Amino acid sequence: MIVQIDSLLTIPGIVIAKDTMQIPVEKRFPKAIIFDMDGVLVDSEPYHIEVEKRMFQKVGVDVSDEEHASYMGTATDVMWRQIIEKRQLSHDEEEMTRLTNQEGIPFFSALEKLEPMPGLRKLLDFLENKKVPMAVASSSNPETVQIIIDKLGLRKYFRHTISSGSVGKSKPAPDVFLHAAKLLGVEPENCLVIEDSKNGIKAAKSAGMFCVAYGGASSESQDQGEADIVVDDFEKLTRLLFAED
Ligand SMILES: O=P(O)(O)OC[C@H]1O[C@@H](O)[C@H](O)[C@@H](O)[C@@H]1O
Repeated sequence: MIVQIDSLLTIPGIVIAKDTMQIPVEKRFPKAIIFDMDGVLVDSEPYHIEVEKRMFQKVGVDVSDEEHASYMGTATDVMWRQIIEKRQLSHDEEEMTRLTNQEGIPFFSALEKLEPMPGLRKLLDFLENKKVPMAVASSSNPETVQIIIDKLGLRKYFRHTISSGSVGKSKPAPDVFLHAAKLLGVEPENCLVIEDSKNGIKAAKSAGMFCVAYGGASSESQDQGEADIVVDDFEKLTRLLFAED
């Protein structure tokens, strides 16, 4: 089911229709919220794309933007497995993953500071005040997750910051979300996930969780149709999550 929030159908200068949908009452006031990292906490997908493009160039594989976008939200080893299989290359998946991390980790470490997505800190403060337990569940490797969370200055909000690399299969498999729910001590059906990628949304839905798709900065290439609701503004999401009516 997909619900567009406050979508304005317009012809230049004239609003034709305004469609404001709500989060179903039973899904408001969630018992726990699990955040995806890249593309939700921070607009970092362009950095991953840059690092991966450098790698494609180094090893001489031609990956179209469309194919590249299909790997968004999944772990680096899963991306390489698919690239290698598709082209029947002799490259070693583990070695390619190691080299990509070797390129990526110093790249992320060298970034001066990262800015959280607009309105995110307000949402996190609000959730913290309401004592809603929060975790991060990412397909990025464990070291990159820690680097990014620290550079964002958001560590204090999250009880757990989890990389799928340390818990089982990567998104689109549900493992990382189920693991996060377990750590938070909340049943999957009572967890709400905020995701941006098609692979991440699939993972959240396979975990049996309510999924909010964040239509933020770098999500244009992603089909978010499997999400329960699409929101492009965290302030709006705060209002919708805690609406009393
Ligand atoms: O699950 P997250 O936080 O969106 O992480 C996604 C990213 O994880 C990385 O490891 C991939 O190489 C990226 O291409 C991918 O988009």
